[in-house]
Parts: sequence; structure tokens; C-alpha cells
Amino acid sequence: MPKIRLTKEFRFEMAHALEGYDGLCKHMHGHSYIFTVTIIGEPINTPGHPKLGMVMDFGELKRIVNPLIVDRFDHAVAVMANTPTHKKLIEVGFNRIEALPFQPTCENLIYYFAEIISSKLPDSVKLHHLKLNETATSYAEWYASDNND
Ligand SMILES: Nc1nc2c(c(=O)[nH]1)N=C([C@H](O)[C@H](O)COP(=O)(O)OP(=O)(O)OP(=O)(O)O)CN2
Ligand SMILES: [Zn+2]
Repeated sequence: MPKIRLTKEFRFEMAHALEGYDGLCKHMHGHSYIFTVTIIGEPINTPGHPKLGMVMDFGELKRIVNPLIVDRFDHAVAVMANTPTHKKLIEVGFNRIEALPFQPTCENLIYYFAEIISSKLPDSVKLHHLKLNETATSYAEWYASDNND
């Protein structure tokens, strides 16, 4: 059977601040993130299989990605853990903080998402690439092939 890439787009709203950054993005601000997930695999060709002709049911991909990424990061504020901004958010009682062990740049977020999603995919498919748009004109991409996977 041929290998087919399958793509699903997810959206979430998230605030972040880039601690110590030398530009406007050091201030807390938000983005409407667009997160594109592409997997690769072979369509199921077992007659009578309920998923006949599918690499993976788009619904199953949603059931994997939504709880790991969208439900967790939507309407959250992402900051690097233990920074002054993180401490301030705790002080004011903000309760949807994603304190991350890295600066929440587009690059770091997409790599983190790749690690999380890869480990939860069934053996029948592989993560092929991801795209994370911070704005309409700024995005990062992660490719398995660039990372020797
Ligand atoms: N390499 C990176 N550069 C920047 C990141 C990042 O994650 N990686 N993040 C930011 C800001 O958080 C934000 O995304 C602003 O980016 P930018 O494209 O500069 O946004 P603008 O709205 O100012 O873009 P315009 O196209 O000029 O409107 C900064 N850099
Ligand atoms: Zn930003």
C-alpha cells in the first residue's frame, strides 16, 4: 500500500511573554495559534475494517492532539518557569499558567509538541511534520526527517 500523509489543523489562543527578550515580545501578549499536524502511514486495506481506506481516522487524531495540546494550552499563559513573570502571575493568583522549562518561543513550543505527540501515536503511523503559526506571517516547522527520526 502507498504511504499517505494526513494533516489536521488545530487552533488555540494563548498568551506568552519572552522573558529577557530584546523586543516587544518581552511583554505579555497573545496569539491565535494555528497548529498543523501531519502524520504518515498506510491506509488500512482490511476488508470489513471500520477504518477501511484510512491511515487514521481524523477523529482519532483529534482525540490524541486535543487533550495533549489544545485543552492544555488554550487560554493559558505560557512562561518560562521561575522567571519574574512566572512569579508575578502566581502572586496575582492567575490560575491557568503553563510554566515551561524553556522560553515559550515558536521554536521551543513546536519541538515540545513534537515530543509529546510522537509518544502517543499508535505504531501504525509516524509523525511526519508539524507547523506552528504564531501570527499569520510567522511560523515554525518541525520535520521528523530533519531530526533523524
Ligand atoms: N524566532 C522567533 N522570533 C520571534 C518569536 C519566536 O517565537 N521565534 N516570537 C516573537 C513574538 O512572540 C511574536 O510572535 C511576534 O512576532 P512577529 O512576527 O515579529 O510579530 P508582529 O506582529 O510584530 O509581525 P508583523 O508581521 O511585523 O506584524 C518575536 N520574534
Ligand atoms: Zn508572541
